[in-house]
Amino acid sequence: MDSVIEDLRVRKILDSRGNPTVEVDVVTWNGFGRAAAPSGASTGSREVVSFPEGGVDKVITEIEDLISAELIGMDAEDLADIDLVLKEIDGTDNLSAIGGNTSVAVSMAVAKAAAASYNLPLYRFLGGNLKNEIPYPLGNMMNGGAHAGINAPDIQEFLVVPVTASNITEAVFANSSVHKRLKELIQLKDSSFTGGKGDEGGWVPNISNIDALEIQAQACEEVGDELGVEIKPSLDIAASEMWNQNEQKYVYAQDNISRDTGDQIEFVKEIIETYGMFYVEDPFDEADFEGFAQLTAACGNKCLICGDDIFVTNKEILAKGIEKKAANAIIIKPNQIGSLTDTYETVRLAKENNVTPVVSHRSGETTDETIAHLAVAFSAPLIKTGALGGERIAKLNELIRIEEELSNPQMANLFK
Ligand SMILES: C=C(OP(=O)(O)O)C(=O)O
Ligand SMILES: [Mg+2]
Repeated sequence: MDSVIEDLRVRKILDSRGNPTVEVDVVTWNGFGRAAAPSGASTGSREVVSFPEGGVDKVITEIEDLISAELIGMDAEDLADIDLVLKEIDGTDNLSAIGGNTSVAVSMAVAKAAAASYNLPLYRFLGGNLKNEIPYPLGNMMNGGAHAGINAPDIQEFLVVPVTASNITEAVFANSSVHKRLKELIQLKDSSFTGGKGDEGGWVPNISNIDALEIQAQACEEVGDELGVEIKPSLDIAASEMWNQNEQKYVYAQDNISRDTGDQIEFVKEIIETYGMFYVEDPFDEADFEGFAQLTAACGNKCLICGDDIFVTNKEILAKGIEKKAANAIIIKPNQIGSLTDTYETVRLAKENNVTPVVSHRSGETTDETIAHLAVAFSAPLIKTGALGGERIAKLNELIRIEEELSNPQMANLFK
């Protein structure tokens, strides 16, 4: 009774790139939940479709009524049933009729309303009372590729993880210190640097990929020594964005270099070794399971090789990746798959197979903080949320609040 859905509203709001997205309110007899969907720029081709033809306006004018007609009267606690009803309303296999973003925002708002109906925070409603692990933040320091303008490095994300931080506050402030130090280091390399930032709040320098890797490592070391925390460099190469299908090469435009798959394997291996990379995401094109598998075989014992565009949070595609030993980590983005139930299924499969789940924001975000709760509920050891910017700190600051609420909080075990 407490969690029976009484009302559901969808509205058009701004995302961090100034594009429209959906925010959903769900009212139950004794609770309220609100959630908004993010959007990607370097999307995987097998993600569900974000919005139907007609975009957010069609969702507001037509689809909202279809969804509320079905969901009002259902119990928000029955998340799996509700996610199934959303799929039935849609009727396609890629959520293109109602939009994966519509579906995921409804799914998350329903979960939040169910949690609120019992006066529980979302992480506890989904994960249970004994959850006490806080994920480490993978903080975005410099942006390139599809998240930046011209002349930026081709590697999309230069990230850091404070792997020995003893709590989330220490961790997020370590990341922000590296971010500040990098601004100084970029200025030394590029006197024309104006302090411009990319979509995820990282700096956008006009320097080569190697120079960016060098100063990333330098900033980690200097700030780590000052703070007494080991800070490790990490990357999202987002290689699908660089892959030229005709030439069968990865094009590094900033460096004027093209690499075939063999060169790319050697290049990434060398980067992992030279800089002690903790984590490398999407080192190959989304179709190249073999390249992924070769790199994981060579470096998976010392580095997380993570699949984003290749797996798109999809359980079936992850199963193929597991069979081929393509990666030892997976990015978890709920809007790639369109519902919390499907997101959870993918996380479960990953964990059963020792593939580390990394809960992640998108490059186009809102101040919605849901993924902070999901990372705790799913016991994901890492969360990729950016380091700065209102829509990024919404998640980080929520983790600080969650840690404060837990009776025996611990940072996740990164080295399981
Ligand atoms: C966050 C990412 O970018 P986008 O949201 O543009 O896919 C990513 O590639 O990991
Ligand atoms: Mg990625």
